[in-house]
Formats: sequence, C-alpha cells, structure tokens
Amino acid sequence: MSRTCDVVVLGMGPAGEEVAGRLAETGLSVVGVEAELLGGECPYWACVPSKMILRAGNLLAEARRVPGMAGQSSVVPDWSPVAARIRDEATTDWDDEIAVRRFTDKGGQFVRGHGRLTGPREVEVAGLTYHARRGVVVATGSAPWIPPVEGLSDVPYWTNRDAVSAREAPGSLLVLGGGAVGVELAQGFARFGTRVTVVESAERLLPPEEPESGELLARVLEGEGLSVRTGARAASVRHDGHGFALVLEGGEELSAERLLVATGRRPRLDGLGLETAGLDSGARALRVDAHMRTEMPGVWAVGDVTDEGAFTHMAMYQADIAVRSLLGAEGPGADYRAVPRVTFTDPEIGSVGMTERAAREEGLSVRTGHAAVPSSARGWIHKAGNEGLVKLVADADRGVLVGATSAGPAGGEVLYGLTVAVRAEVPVARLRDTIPAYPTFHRAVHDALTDLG
Ligand SMILES: Cc1cc2nc3c(=O)[nH]c(=O)nc-3n(C[C@H](O)[C@H](O)[C@H](O)COP(=O)(O)OP(=O)(O)OC[C@H]3O[C@@H](n4cnc5c(N)ncnc54)[C@H](O)[C@@H]3O)c2cc1C
Ligand SMILES: NC(=O)c1ccc[n+]([C@@H]2O[C@H](COP(=O)([O-])OP(=O)(O)OC[C@H]3O[C@@H](n4cnc5c(N)ncnc54)[C@H](O)[C@@H]3O)[C@@H](O)[C@H]2O)c1
Repeated sequence: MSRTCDVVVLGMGPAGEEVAGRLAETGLSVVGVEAELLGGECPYWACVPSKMILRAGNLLAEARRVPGMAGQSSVVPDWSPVAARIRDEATTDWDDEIAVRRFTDKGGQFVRGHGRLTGPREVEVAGLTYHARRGVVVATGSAPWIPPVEGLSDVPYWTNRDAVSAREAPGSLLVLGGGAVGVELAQGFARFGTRVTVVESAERLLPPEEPESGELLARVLEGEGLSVRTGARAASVRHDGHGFALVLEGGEELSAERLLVATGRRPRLDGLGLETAGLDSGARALRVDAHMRTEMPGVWAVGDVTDEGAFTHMAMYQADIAVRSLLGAEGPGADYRAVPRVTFTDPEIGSVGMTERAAREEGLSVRTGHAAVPSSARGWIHKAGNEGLVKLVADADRGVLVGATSAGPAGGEVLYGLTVAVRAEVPVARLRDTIPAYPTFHRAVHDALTDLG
C-alpha cells in the first residue's frame, strides 16, 4: 500500500520534530516517522535528565560549601527525588503522548515505526510506502559508539540511557570516556556518594577543548574525590555477576559495581536504505550543503546524523535552515564558525569557535588572552567553588576573536557574549571599550581582553 504527502521526516528527535512541526504549521502534509519516542534522545535520555542530575548535584555541592562561609551544614544525599523528577517531570515515565499531540495538533501525521528509504522521495514504514512530493528529511540522530575492548560486548555495561534511568546511585562507577557525557555523569553521581573513576584514553579530559579546560576539570574532580585516569586505555573487561573489572593496557585492574561507556556517538545510518536514494550507505555521516541538502535532490538531513556537532542547539539551527530550504524561502546558509559548546559540570566549561591550536593550524596570526576567575572581583567574592578561567583566541591580523573559552560557576552563561563577539566579528578594540557590570563574572572576560594586549 502507498500514500502520498508533501514531506516525510524520518526520525523525530529535536531536529526532526522541529522540521516536521514547522512545516506542518504551514499547511503542508507532513508525515513524522519515529521508531522510539517523539522528542528523541535529548528530553528522555540525554540533555534534560542529565541536567536534572547535575542541578541536584550542584545543590549538594553548594550546601557542602556552607562551612566557613555561612555557618554549618550537613547534607544527606538522596537519589530518589532525582530519579522521581526524571521519571515524572522530564519524561512522564518515558511516554511521548504529549509530544505526539503537540505535533498532530499542528496538523502533522505521526507514524510509529522503523522507517527506511526505498527511493529518493520514498519511505517505507509499518507496511506502508509514503511518496513525498517535496522530499524526505533524514533526522535519525546518533547512537553510542562502543569501542572494541575485549569482553565489552559480553558485559551489562551502561550507556547514557541506563545512567539517567537509574533508580539509585551505584556504590561505585567506572566511566569509560572523559568527554561531555562521561564527565557530566561522573560528577553528577559522585556528588551523590558514588565512588567514581574516569578512564580517558587521551592525555586530558575533554580532548577537543583547550588543554587548560581539561586540566582545570581534572583538578576539580580530583578535589571532589573522583579518580581521573587520563592517557589510560582499556584492554579488557569482565563481569562476575556482581561487579566489573576493567583491565588497563599495562595490566592495572580497576573495579566497580557499574560501568558507564561514554566513548562517543556515531550517526545512526544503519539499515536506512540510503543506497536506494543514491546515497553512500557506508559513509560515517550524511554530508549536507549549507542548506541541509544531501547530494541527492529531494533528500535533506539535519541534526546529529550530519556530524557537524552533536548538540540540540545545532539540531535546531540546522532544522531552521532546512525548513527554509524546503519552503524555497530566502535566508543564509549554515555557518559553523561560532558554534557554542557547554559541558555542564561545576565549573561549567563553555567554549565557542576555534581553540588556540585549531587557529594556529589554520595559519592565523594568533594572540591569546587569559584570566583566572578567582582573581576577578566576583570570583574572589564567590570564593568556595570559584574555579574557572577565560581564554580568548584572537586573529591579530583582523583584530577579532575567533574562539573563546569561559569556564567557571556561570561559564556557560558568560559564553553568550563571547559567541556574539566571534559570530559578529566584533573588533577587539570595541570589546575592550564595552563595560561589563561590576562585579559580574563577565569582568574576567574584560581581564582576558586586557591580557590580549
Ligand atoms: C547524555 C547526553 C547529554 C547531552 N546533553 C546535551 C546538552 O546538554 N546540550 C546539547 O545541546 N546537547 C546535548 N546532548 C546531545 C543531544 O542530545 C543531541 O545532539 C540531540 O538529541 C540530537 O538531536 P537529533 O534530532 O539529531 O537526534 P536524536 O535525538 O538522536 O533523535 C533521532 C531520532 O530518530 C529516531 N530514529 C532513528 N532511526 C530511525 C528510523 N530508521 N526510523 C524512525 N525513527 C528513527 C530515533 O529513535 C530518535 O528518536 C547530549 C547527549 C547525551 C548522550
Ligand atoms: N553538554 C552538552 O552539550 C553535551 C553533553 C553530553 C553530550 N553531548 C554531545 O554528545 C556527544 C557524545 O558525547 P561523548 O562524551 O559520548 O563523546 P565525546 O566524543 O565527546 O567523548 C568521548 C571520549 O571518550 C574517549 N575515548 C574513546 N575511546 C576510548 C576508550 N577506548 N577508552 C577510554 N576513552 C576513550 C575519547 O578520547 C573522548 O574523550 C558529544 O560530542 C557532545 O556533542 C553534549
């Protein structure tokens, strides 16, 4: 059996939901296909629940900072309100009824099932073939990448999904991978009393970020009692029914009740039938132009599946461009020079644009400016929990910032001004001439601008 519509959106995570909802609102007939939950990874297993864990952990950390600053405190962590909040408020017990209604109220048609392309403008799902007059938008997101460590495929390891659905905090946790997923969940659980070891194969945590960020974060986590093992490669893993034993190259054995694998994600392209649409089914990601069009007319792609940066704000940005492209509307194409990234640990590690190293590799005439948050007035006043830094990367020839890092108690919030500076290419002289209110954390940015010379 077959049906005809204007657009099929394959995968209804943040990227697909945005495209499908916006197009349906214009009156087009839109079919949204979703194999699991409408909303995708972010609300049910990723951004939202992980940030609820971190918010709860931050409350505990702040309470622990009371002695010496505001009296006495005694904190008894309890995971059950965190688990309840994730279940009841974030995910409605992993039920997407509200999200489905939000989409169908806009005029969209929702189909639950695993869809696959059967041609450039054709999707098969649940025994029906949909012919899309305008085209198909592939928004199938990403899935955890599991490294080829001996024994790993035979043990009941956690991914982010198990971690954010945990009913209790484990006694001990090994975290394989010190990227954003690994460090956020490591700190979150540790603040609830879990003994956490992070194993990262690179020389530093958050390897794509400035080295100063990974070093700062390792120092803070170790100060909170976590064990951080960088430059450490897992050789094998076993599970004896009660706990995990992870053997590092070199022979050292680490053990814990749970093992979280957080070693990265890969675009979800398997079994999508890309070849039927003339696309490379062996590619790592779906390549798109600045308007989210793949090489095959009639097929667009948005979100994690494009591998341009696995962030919900990237998914939404690309979705907006794809909507315009599908409607034939004017507008700028994608520009990735000022993509903000925030790892929501405490301190938050915010960054935008190029690192110093990336700028040097581009052959730019690089100048950097640094400031330490504890040395700024606000950082000094803040005292307990004031760790942080600002690092600016400027193209000296053009006199503009091309990258920046803002780590600190409000590092992710302070990042916005820096994102505007990089995106709008605000002259450094003008930035220096801008007044940050006293004593906000933004004054550390001003200190770094002064240091830039
Ligand atoms: C633990 C964690 C924390 C994160 N925190 C943040 C954060 O704080 N901020 C941030 O910006 N980003 C964060 N991210 C990243 C963010 O979750 C993703 O970038 C975002 O979800 C990508 O959206 P998407 O729509 O491209 O893909 P997804 O959210 O992966 O959605 C894709 C959807 O497609 C469906 N699908 C796949 N194949 C098919 C098929 N063949 N047929 C039908 N449906 C299919 C899937 O079931 C899924 O629902 C986090 C990620 C993780 C893992
Ligand atoms: N706050 C946020 O915006 C946020 C939070 C979580 C995730 N995310 C997104 O999700 C994506 C996936 O996150 P992630 O942390 O899983 O991936 P990642 O790629 O950021 O980090 C994975 C880490 O695992 C390490 N690694 C790989 N193989 C290893 C091995 N065998 N042993 C030890 N370490 C190993 C890598 O060196 C890397 O540092 C990120 O790219 C990010 O865009 C965003």
